[in-house]
Amino acid sequence: MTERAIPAVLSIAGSDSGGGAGIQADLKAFAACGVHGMTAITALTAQNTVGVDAVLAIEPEMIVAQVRAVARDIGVDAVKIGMLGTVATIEAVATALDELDDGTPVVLDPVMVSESGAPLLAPDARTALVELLLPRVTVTTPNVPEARTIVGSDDDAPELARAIHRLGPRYVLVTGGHREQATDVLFDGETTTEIPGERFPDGAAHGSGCTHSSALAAHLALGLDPADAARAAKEVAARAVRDGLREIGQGAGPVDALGIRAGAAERPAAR
Ligand SMILES: Nc1ncnc2c1ncn2[C@@H]1O[C@H](COP(=O)(O)OP(=O)(O)OP(=O)(O)O)[C@@H](O)[C@H]1O
Ligand SMILES: Cc1ncc(COP(=O)(O)O)c(N)n1
Repeated sequence: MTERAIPAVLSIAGSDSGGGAGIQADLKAFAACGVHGMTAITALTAQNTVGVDAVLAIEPEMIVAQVRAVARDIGVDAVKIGMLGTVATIEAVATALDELDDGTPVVLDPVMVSESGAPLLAPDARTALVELLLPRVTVTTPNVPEARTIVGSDDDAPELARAIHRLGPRYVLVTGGHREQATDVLFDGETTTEIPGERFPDGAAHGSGCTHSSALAAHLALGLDPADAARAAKEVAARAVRDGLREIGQGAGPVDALGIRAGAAERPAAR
């Protein structure tokens, strides 16, 4: 929570050269939510809407340096964590989190596979993610396949949320993009809350999880409690999927959190 009118929110995540997911989606979501966005890049991906051609992990010291630089000068009102990739990156992020003020809300989106099917977390890094990061985050936002991988079961969202809560995060929010009704499920250790919303089957969903977890971190920084922040994030993500830019690329188009299409329609024709 912050006293300032415009909170500053940090994304620790990978870069998607196609502009659909990762830090590019995070910065758009932060802007859409009215907060200042900052970044600590964990990996560069050479990526488009159909696949990931190459991944370059950023040196652990450089990841910590990015976090220190923004924390020292600007301050961090909330953190969103996305693509991590390797054990060394996870260790660096754990070190960096230790240096932030106690009580800084942290949202962890346990990114494992891209919408186009490319692996974004090494199999041997799953244990590090569970042991080093899950116990220290405010909210984790797995989708159903990610939650099943973490738990090692085929259960549905409510059971998965309860099982992941036992691993240490204060809240678990299983996202519904892969469920029939697109309902998100929040568990706080006692109560399970369903967060329903219209499903948009014809939307474009590349970057939906990144947009959702960033909007959640933004609303925590704005002072909402986790349940209200989860409802606000669901609205931002669902709208971004509904308005998604299906015409961008040959694969799954990027979400549109900023109303780019609506803005383009209002602009006078350039020629
Ligand atoms: N087709 C859809 N219609 C409405 N809401 C959606 C749709 N797809 C995803 N959402 C919403 O977007 C948010 C992100 O959920 P999702 O489960 O897609 O995350 P994800 O699978 O991690 O995303 P990504 O594949 O981009 O990492 C959730 O709030 C979810 O309910
Ligand atoms: C750098 C980066 N971070 C996250 C995702 C996941 O997003 P999606 O599942 O929509 O492809 C991605 N593709 N690339």
